[in-house]
Amino acid sequence: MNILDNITADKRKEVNLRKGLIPVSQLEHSVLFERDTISLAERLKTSTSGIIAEHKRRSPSKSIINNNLNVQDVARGYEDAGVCGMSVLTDGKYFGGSLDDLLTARASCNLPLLRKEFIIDEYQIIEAKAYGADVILLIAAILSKEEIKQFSELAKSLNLDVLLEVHNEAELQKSIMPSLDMLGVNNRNLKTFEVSLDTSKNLSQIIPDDFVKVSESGISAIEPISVLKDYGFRGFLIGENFMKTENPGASAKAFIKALEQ
Ligand SMILES: O=P(O)(O)OC[C@@H](O)[C@@H](O)c1c[nH]c2ccccc12
Repeated sequence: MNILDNITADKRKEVNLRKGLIPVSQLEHSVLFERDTISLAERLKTSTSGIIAEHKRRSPSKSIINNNLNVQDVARGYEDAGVCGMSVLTDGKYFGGSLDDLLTARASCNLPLLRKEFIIDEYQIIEAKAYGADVILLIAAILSKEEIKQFSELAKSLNLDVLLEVHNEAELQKSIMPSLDMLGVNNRNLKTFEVSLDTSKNLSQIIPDDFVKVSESGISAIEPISVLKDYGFRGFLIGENFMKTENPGASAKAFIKALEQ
């Protein structure tokens, strides 16, 4: 078993528990409001920086990144920095996040919010909507082609955008379908935690141009971003590089300023 198998096994148990506590019918009632803002994909297309900034307390590869921050300050800081969107980890066991974090982020800023989660069940997509997300992540490494289709179509019917994450060519080939909005290449192998920006460069050539391309993980400097832009990437998902500092918003602001110079 690799870590991804452990995470998805835990996730199935967790989702079944939560389904018992809050039935879908009740979740659907708690959908707060329909938001009428520019989508993350649209923002990435017109932005010069293309930064999606993440709230991440810890990770299986790095253990604790930052435990001393509150989500409200981070969300406000990211918004003030001029990021295109915010990603909020909602997994508790491996990343120290929660659905409450998503709700707090929703109440604190107007940015498009990505629910960063290991989605293996439709229930989690309805939850994402109920807790204020605008975008869901689907990870090709843990889903079949049929699940990707079913989950992305459900998301679209709920007015949620879909970021589909791949790490290799086989995952990409099985995933290409019209119900996706953005294609993310994870530079980190979720099974070994190895990071290489070459993953983005190599896969970019075979991602059809009609998808907004996002490069995810391991980005900590501005130079690689200009290279990745030449490969067609419009979005850059950054977590640790901001979260490891005392003030992630200020770090994101300085980073974006440097990028735009
Ligand atoms: O902290 P980094 O290296 O900047 O990475 C952010 C983000 O890409 C990473 O957290 C991530 C990408 N895909 C995921 C899937 C699940 C959990 C986490 C992730």
